Amino acid sequence: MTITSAPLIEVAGLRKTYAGRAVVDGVSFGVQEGEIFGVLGPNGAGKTTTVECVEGLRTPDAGTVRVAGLDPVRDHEQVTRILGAQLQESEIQPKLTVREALELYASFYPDPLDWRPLAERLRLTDKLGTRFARLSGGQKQRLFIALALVGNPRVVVLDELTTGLDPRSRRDTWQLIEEVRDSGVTVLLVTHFMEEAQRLCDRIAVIDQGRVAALDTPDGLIRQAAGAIVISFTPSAPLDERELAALPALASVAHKDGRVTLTGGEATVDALLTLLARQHVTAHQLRVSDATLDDAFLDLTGAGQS
Ligand SMILES: Nc1ncnc2c1ncn2[C@@H]1O[C@H](COP(=O)(O)OP(=O)(O)OP(=O)(O)O)[C@@H](O)[C@H]1O
Repeated sequence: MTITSAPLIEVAGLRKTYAGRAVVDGVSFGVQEGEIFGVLGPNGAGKTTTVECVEGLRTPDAGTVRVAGLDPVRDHEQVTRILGAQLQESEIQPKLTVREALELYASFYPDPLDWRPLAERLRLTDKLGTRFARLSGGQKQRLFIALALVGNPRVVVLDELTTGLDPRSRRDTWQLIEEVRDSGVTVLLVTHFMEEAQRLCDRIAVIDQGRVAALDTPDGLIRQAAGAIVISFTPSAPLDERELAALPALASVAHKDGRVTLTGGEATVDALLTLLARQHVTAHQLRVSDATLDDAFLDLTGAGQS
């Protein structure tokens, strides 16, 4: 993606402290109009605090946040007109029907979308008369997306959108988010699901302990990680540990149930094959695959080291 215009969301040197502890500590990133930008990180990394500062729900202790040039705290009214936030379950009256909720939230905005086609797109039409409390988890999530979009926002913030959904509903939701992006809405997505981030996001900021550990496209993050290739096999005879450890571009070695798993680069694969041939060892069930975002995440955040 070529970046030419000023970012729609700009976060610079953001800091937020609770009881003297900085939970967000100098976070900076820019979100371009029209992209799905992921904020990915382990539990407690500071993701929600960061996006709540973008939404104007929390006041930063230091740094600046701008949404279309506006300050989300000072210009809160204006920002809520261009930024759609995903509601929490507690914020919706359980007795409201889907139709009532859509009408109510549409009435808050000067230029709302027609909620009927929106409900249709989110497969809520046959649930319009159903009370919120009686919706399934997936239906509630779809309603949350509809309510975040009904104000016709330029940017939508979705936090842990697919947590608690079954795999089918999760995939349906991913497709929806892509449709939302394709309709021109910028998406700021908080997640701790790697597959979700890898599939959906144009770019990702990996947040770890309140800081940006890496910021790149999903493929770029994988390339940045030390072990871009994963090799696993069951050797016909034990291998010399020192020779394994000396393989070029090697990032890690693990042994489990007789299987050896290595991460590294192209040079690791070539040298391993030479080593196996020299030692007359056969590699049973040899699998060589590209690392996933999961592998890169563990490498970038150190979450895999214990
Ligand atoms: N209002 C608050 N008062 C005190 N501490 C808070 C408050 N809100 C968040 N924290 C702490 O700040 C840290 C970051 O929380 P935050 O919710 O931003 O993380 P997160 O990355 O979204 O985590 P998760 O994936 O678990 O939701 C956590 O240690 C949390 O306990």
